[in-house]
Amino acid sequence: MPGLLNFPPFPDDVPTHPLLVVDYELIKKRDQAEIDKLWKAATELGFWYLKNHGVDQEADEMFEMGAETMRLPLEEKMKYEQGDEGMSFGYKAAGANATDETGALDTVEFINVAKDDALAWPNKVHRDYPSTVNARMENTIKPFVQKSLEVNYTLLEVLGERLGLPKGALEQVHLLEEPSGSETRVIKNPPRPDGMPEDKAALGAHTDFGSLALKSFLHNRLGGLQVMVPGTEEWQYVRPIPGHAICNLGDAMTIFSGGILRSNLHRVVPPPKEQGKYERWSLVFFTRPGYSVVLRPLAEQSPIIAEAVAKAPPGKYETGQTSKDWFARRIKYQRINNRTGPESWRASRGTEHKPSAY
Ligand SMILES: O=C(O)CCC(=O)C(=O)O
Ligand SMILES: [Fe+2]
Repeated sequence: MPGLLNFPPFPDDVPTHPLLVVDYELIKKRDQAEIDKLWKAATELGFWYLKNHGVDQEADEMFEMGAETMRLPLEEKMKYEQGDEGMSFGYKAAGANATDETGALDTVEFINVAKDDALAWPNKVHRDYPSTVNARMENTIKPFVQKSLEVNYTLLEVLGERLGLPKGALEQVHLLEEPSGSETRVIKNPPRPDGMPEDKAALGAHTDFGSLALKSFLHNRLGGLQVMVPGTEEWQYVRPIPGHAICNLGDAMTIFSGGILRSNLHRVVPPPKEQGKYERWSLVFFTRPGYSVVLRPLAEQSPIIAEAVAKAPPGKYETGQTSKDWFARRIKYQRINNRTGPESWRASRGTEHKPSAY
């Protein structure tokens, strides 16, 4: 059960990349220096810590929901599996996804709950969920989703302004009422078995599909998230810091901004050193664009984005896909059941530019 264990500290002798710390309270007050810091983080690495976000209580309850769900018999969980057609909502068993083009299997299991199902509860928008999810939909999941959305929309508004977009432009492509791939996820990774390499991918290298993800780790004690810093070839851990969520931008924001904002490659490995003996739990809220939104730069609405697009190779950020199709494609082709060869992995890729990813 998460929370009851006294974990060993995150080790000091593993490669670790410091992230900028953004204070959400200051962002809400539109503090200029804090916005400058957010902008630097969003354009250079696309990852930052967020403190004073105010979702700790809701996050703890979400971890309880996740633990209750993972304790269900596998057979019961499998009734709510994502399926092979590119739907993300529902349960994903360990080993259902590839982690690279050789078809190595992932070790994480997770439960994804659509923001639309949580907000519409007890009505259904996308699908049914296990009893443990239903039981907490009203009092745990909905409040967590609402608070996460508030934080994410605030960050989007601030980034939109800096991108030179008219007020509400980013909100328009993330309309609360429009069905979307926005979802919350609780992830469990088992302790690292003896003999498993420390760098075995539990969740393969990827860029996030949507716009913004708010990550939060159990008690912020166990590491395992790694980033590939631009210009380097080595994976580096992101150190968990108590009370600090980790935010990162997804592909949609890179595309909307004509490449100004960064969606960085990351992955999950077992927690390092002694921490590897423990289960790792993580919690994410993903904000994604409305299903009907075509993923392309918002250049007509911002001279800053128009200038970035003019400097990029022609058509680079014209995906020709709606957010719904982009998202379904990426989910579908990482499923091991859909794998025909390395081309399947490549078909699941996004804006990442690692040569090995293509
Ligand atoms: O568990 C984590 O730290 C990150 C998970 C992640 O990157 C994802 O689910 O997209
Ligand atoms: Fe991710």
